[in-house]
Amino acid sequence: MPGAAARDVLRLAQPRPRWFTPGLIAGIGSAVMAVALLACSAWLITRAAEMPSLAFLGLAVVGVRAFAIFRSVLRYLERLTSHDAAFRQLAELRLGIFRRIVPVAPAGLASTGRGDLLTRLVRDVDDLQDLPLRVVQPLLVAALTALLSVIGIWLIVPAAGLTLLVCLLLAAVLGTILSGRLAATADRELAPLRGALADEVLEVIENLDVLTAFDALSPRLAQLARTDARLRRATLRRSVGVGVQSAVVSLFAGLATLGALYFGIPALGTGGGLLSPNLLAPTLVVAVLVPMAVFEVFGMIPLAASAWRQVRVSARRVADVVPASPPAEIPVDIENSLALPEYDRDEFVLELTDVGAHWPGQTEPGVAGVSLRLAPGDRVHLAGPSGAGKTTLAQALVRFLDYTGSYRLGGVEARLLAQTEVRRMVGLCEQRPWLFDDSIRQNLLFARDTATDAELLAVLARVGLADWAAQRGGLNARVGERGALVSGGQAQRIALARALLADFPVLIVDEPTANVDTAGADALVRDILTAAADAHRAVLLISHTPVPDDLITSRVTMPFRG
Ligand SMILES: Nc1ncnc2c1ncn2[C@@H]1O[C@H](COP(=O)(O)OP(=O)(O)OP(=O)(O)O)[C@@H](O)[C@H]1O
Repeated sequence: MPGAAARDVLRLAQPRPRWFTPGLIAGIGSAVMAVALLACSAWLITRAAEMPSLAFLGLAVVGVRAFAIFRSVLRYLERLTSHDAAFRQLAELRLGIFRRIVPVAPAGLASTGRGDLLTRLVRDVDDLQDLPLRVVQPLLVAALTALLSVIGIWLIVPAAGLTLLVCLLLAAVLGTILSGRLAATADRELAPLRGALADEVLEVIENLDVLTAFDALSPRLAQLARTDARLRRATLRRSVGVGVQSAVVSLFAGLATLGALYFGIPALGTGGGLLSPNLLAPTLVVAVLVPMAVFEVFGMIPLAASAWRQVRVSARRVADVVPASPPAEIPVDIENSLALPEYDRDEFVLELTDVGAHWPGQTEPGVAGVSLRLAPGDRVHLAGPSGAGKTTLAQALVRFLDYTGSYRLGGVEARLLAQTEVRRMVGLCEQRPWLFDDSIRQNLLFARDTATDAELLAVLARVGLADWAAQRGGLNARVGERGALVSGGQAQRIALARALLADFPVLIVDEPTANVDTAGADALVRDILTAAADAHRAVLLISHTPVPDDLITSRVTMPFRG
């Protein structure tokens, strides 16, 4: 059985009864019409062969037409309404999942590969729509149609009805067991293999330069080919399972037909069931042929078992990345979280006392025992050896990670404030700033969408990008995927420009010189501190690069943590 979190995802995937029931009713109606059409046609053809007066056949002729028309109309309605319900639910499911992801991201998602994460959120979530379409609805339609047909045949030739029942049960049980034996592992492997393949493809593409430089591309491509081959084999095994299921269903359809002949022929002219005490040839033909139509509908049951296995794995994979409640290390807004009371920007102070933070799943804290104070106009250089916890501290200050100790903003404890409120006050320029594959304009505008072009150009000039932007053709120049068309230093300057546009009272700049050479690093640090310096803003610069005294107001050095 799936765990509680996966069950929760499955509940989210099943459309509410109001949306689901019309499709179910139309599906049952369409399947019953298909069986009735075959029964009526069989009776009509056999009876017509006896050449009775046309008056005897009129009702059956009308019946054949009516059943054929209703079958098609109901089938159309079934498709329309059941898919509509599944798609509506899918939209809700995606929204529900994104709502759950938001509090966990970014720190809580760091341990899942990006390709796999994408596959889970796109492909696995898509697969969840199979729950109503390929599991719940087919099971209900097939079970009900089979039951009605068994009763119908039992009323014509009781022994044939019982044979049909036994054949249906055996087909369901054996088909499911056999396909389980052949394809259960493949059904369960498919989704994780798709995720692994996406992860590997993404990794090879993103790291092509490194892999080529170290002549390590061939082993990676070979690994990729192996994963691809495993995925192909799993898909093939699944198809074999489906094929065997169909064979089992066809076999029992034949046996049910033979059973109807075996029990029906001796009963001809004498003892039929309640419906036909005097069993005639046309009625017997109905009992003989109806199983064919029933098995066509019933063939969905073993397929539903296979779909269920896949849906279950997908639900588990989605649940793994979107826990119903985030891990303890990820902050959650408290009930009735506060908005910051009116504050005077000239007196807005950030104060840390003995602050620590953990990454999800880690027993040792990523940072511990930090105390510092940032007031407007302060420019503090935070230094410390690699691994001391500087980035971890920055993540805690913007509330991507929860903290221990005391972290006060404008005199209010940060955990009492809504996270959005904290992020309105404290901005972060990350070590690897995220640039969208769009124009410079769009990369700036999302920090303040009311900014005019003149304001955007002014802020670019402030961060030292005026000439570069002009050379590139102005604000419409593109920056490439994740900033592929700009240098590390330029990416940092664009990130700073948008932070300046957002005008945070407290700005944290994390290792801006990580991807810049020494000469460029000095200039970048100087430009950043000069551009960000403002009597109304506090700046915390995290940097390995030495910073001249005239650019900062104080220094904090974090100790080495072994
Ligand atoms: N996403 C993460 N998940 C788990 N642990 C992490 C994660 N990021 C950092 N850590 C751990 O937290 C500790 C502090 O790392 P952090 O990156 O904050 O150090 P840092 O001082 O910023 O180092 P550097 O100067 O090299 O950037 C390290 O032990 C690191 O392994």
